[in-house]
Amino acid sequence: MDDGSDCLVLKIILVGDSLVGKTCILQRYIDNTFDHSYMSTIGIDFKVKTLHLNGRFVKLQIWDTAGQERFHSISTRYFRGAHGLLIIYDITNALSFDNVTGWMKDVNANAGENVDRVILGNKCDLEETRVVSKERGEKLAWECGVHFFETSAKNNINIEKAFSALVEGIMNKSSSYTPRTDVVNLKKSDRKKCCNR
Ligand SMILES: Nc1nc2c(ncn2[C@@H]2O[C@H](COP(=O)(O)OP(=O)(O)OP(=O)(O)O)[C@@H](O)[C@H]2O)c(=O)[nH]1
Repeated sequence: MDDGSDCLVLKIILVGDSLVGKTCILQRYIDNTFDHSYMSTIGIDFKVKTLHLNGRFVKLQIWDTAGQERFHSISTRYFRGAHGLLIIYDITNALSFDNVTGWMKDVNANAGENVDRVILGNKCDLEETRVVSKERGEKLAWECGVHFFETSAKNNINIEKAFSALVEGIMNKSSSYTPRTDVVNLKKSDRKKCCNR
């Protein structure tokens, strides 16, 4: 086991509108750094992080997609084969929150309805300019049947927790890990139709 031969690879994808903080969240998680300057992601990028969980190595291949509309078809193409997605909005940008539903639909269409996902309301350090309440985020996540965290890549709030919740959700579906098609359905009875979960 310790020689890495039993290493599991999980494909994780960060999605959401442009400027919500996807690259910064990834940078915080991987390098524990934060950069104030903005450089738009062109197409797609990925980083790798290896965890040791319950006696086995888990390699996270984390894809940072471009939020700009012109890269939309490139980004969604990478959803295929994903084990989990972080769907991110910015608490100071109402449109980025409204667009979470659209991202959910894209995930359903390209990665499947049973793929694990967590919703993140990023930039929670910017309380003075908040326009999306925490309750709205929690309600949407509840309706979609997914975990929810408010995060700050800047102040390192809930970043580690968010990734842990996603990975645990994926791993808990089967102790030995099964392909996506074998993963059990979540209860969907009272979930909103748009989320299809
Ligand atoms: N205050 C604050 N600013 C943040 C936070 N996360 C990101 N930012 C800032 O928001 C801007 C956009 O961040 P990015 O991580 O590049 O956004 P993105 O979602 O990857 O953008 P695209 O590449 O266009 O899809 C940058 O100026 C960051 O410094 C945060 O938690 N708090």
